[in-house]
Amino acid sequence: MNLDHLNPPQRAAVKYLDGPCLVLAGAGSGKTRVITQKIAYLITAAQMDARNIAAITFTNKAAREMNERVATLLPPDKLRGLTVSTFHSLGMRILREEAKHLGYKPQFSILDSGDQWKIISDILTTTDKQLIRTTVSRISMLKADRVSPDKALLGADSEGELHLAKVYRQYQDTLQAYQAVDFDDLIRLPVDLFAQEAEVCAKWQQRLRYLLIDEYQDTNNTQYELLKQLTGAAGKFTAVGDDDQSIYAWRGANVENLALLKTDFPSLELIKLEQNYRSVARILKCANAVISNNPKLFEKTLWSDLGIGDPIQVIEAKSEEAEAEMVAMNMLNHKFLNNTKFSDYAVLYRGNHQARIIETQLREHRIPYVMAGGQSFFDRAEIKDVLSYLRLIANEDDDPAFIRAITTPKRGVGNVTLERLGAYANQRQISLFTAAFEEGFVHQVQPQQYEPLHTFCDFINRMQPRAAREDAGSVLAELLQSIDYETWLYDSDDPKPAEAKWKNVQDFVGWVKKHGEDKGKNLIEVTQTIALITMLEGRNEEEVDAVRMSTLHASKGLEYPHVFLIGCEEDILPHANSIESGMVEEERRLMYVGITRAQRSLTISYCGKRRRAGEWQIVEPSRFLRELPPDEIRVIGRLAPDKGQNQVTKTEGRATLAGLMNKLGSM
Ligand SMILES: Nc1ncnc2c1ncn2[C@@H]1O[C@H](COP(=O)(O)OP(=O)(O)OP(=O)(O)O)[C@@H](O)[C@H]1O
Ligand SMILES: [Mg+2]
Repeated sequence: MNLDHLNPPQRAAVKYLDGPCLVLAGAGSGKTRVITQKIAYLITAAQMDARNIAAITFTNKAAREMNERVATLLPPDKLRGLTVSTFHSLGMRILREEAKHLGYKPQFSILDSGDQWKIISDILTTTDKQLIRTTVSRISMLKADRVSPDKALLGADSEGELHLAKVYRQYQDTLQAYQAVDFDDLIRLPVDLFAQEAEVCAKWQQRLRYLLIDEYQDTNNTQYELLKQLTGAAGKFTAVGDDDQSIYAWRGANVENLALLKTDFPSLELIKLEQNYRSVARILKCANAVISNNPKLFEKTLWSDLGIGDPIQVIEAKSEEAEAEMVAMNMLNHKFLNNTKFSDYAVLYRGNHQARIIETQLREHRIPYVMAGGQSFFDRAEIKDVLSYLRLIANEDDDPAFIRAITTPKRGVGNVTLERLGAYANQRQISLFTAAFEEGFVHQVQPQQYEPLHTFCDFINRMQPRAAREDAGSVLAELLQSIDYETWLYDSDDPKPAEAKWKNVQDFVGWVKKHGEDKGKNLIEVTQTIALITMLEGRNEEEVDAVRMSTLHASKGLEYPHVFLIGCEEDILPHANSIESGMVEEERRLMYVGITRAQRSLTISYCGKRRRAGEWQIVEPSRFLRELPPDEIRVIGRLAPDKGQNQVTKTEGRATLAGLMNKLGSM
């Protein structure tokens, strides 16, 4: 196999097969490229069967991209059976196959965050958002650390911890009753299973003989455990990562896992990459300067020979509106001068709420855009309605899906009947669906009340075998017709939104059809996949010529020729919560991730003031801006307020840009 388009250390990493291998290197140094090339190398030079290779990426999008890249290296028949997936979809696959060992049906449901929220809210009997949010996240942390409810109960050494452990216990019982798992269980359950059943573990070790893991710095303890179980003593794996890009500590990721590899696998081969192939030198200098303010786990240097590039622009805007307008105008201007495409630009931000104003401005200027990590297609009410049917058909014990489906459209089942059903199911510890068929319940309601409920359950029963057998797209289309969802949409909304919603539903049907056909999945399998996609991100963003909008977190691993990094202010980046809890280093890594997404130009902006709760407040530029090397940046505005050192550099550059700045100044 031709390895010419790799540099010597990359080549060494690709060819190393004697044992565990870790590639530790900064952003844009070709770590992901090592993984794709190594997949091809394993299949061709090492003559491994693609079925025995699994590459793990951090997001579905990254998995898709990796699949595409590998497909350019090898013909399809060589790639048959190759696994390229996230930890979570690998976990889902293991669970589906091994469900019986864990007391689950293979058609288990995957709860979305809305369902999870509702369950916790019911257990706590509260609607206090803050309380629910912390509880959800503390349970998730426990799961990431493989603490079972029993262990949590035993280990609790304060009232608060005891209470949490009890809630955790109840939550887990509820999930089991619903035959549902949450996001964390997708990893935790396989790990528990492998720990208990050596044979099952051995079977999977046999199947997945070589693992490749991208973005290794963001694995949590459970994921690390799964890696160790799957590779076993042989330790046949290649992990690539960058400790400076560890940005998921809040979700339990543990950068220490990088260092642990050396302890757990003493024969670990460590390979470093130093040449960056992504960014011009100025961008790299800025990235290196910012991250040098963090303590180092590993010493790394990064250089590129792509030219020096233009100075990084650091722009102060008067307000959020002015910042958004600056982005739109600057982008149009730059595009006009450089004859670029819209898809060459990305706008990156710390939090999703920052996107709205940018969106408005982009629309106003007729700039097409696609959003990553924002409200997902699958989160729309109409899609969730349809999904509730699919979930229920896949798993009739999924109570949250039952409630949504039976009330959308309303089918004459009254609230009183539903409450009785709920109470009965609760008392008998069975699902709503099962309860609906029990004599004990049937006697409690009048025949005319029972009739519509019975019709509904019967309908679900009839759909079940078909969903497992027939083509996913046509079963879904027929289902929609049977429930007459279109009429219901038009009855319950104004024509315009109803029309848009129906269009979404049709798009959805098209997607299910295509996905089912491409992957040879039935409706039940497609449903499980969707649940997973919903949690990880959104639908595929199509390859359209549009500006990419993304949170910093969701931009990991990606690259864009021209980047606008907005809202670089104290309390946003670094985020106020992180400042408070002493997590500024993680925020600095986020800044580093943002800067290193840019290939050729980078514009960083912040607002001088911002509206908070209706009041204008003066805001401080981010501390990270003062860490940028002064020689490499062009500041328009102030960097250090009130200290007499305001750097206001006149734009010596393009007249149009200067004009724009004047305009901003007068807003
Ligand atoms: N040896 C090489 N020669 C030419 N281009 C390369 C080489 N290695 C990587 N590249 C290119 O450099 C860019 C960055 O590579 P890649 O995305 O693999 O880096 P990375 O280390 O995974 O970055 P990140 O840390 O952001 O995930 C890509 O466009 C890739 O195609
Ligand atoms: Mg990468």
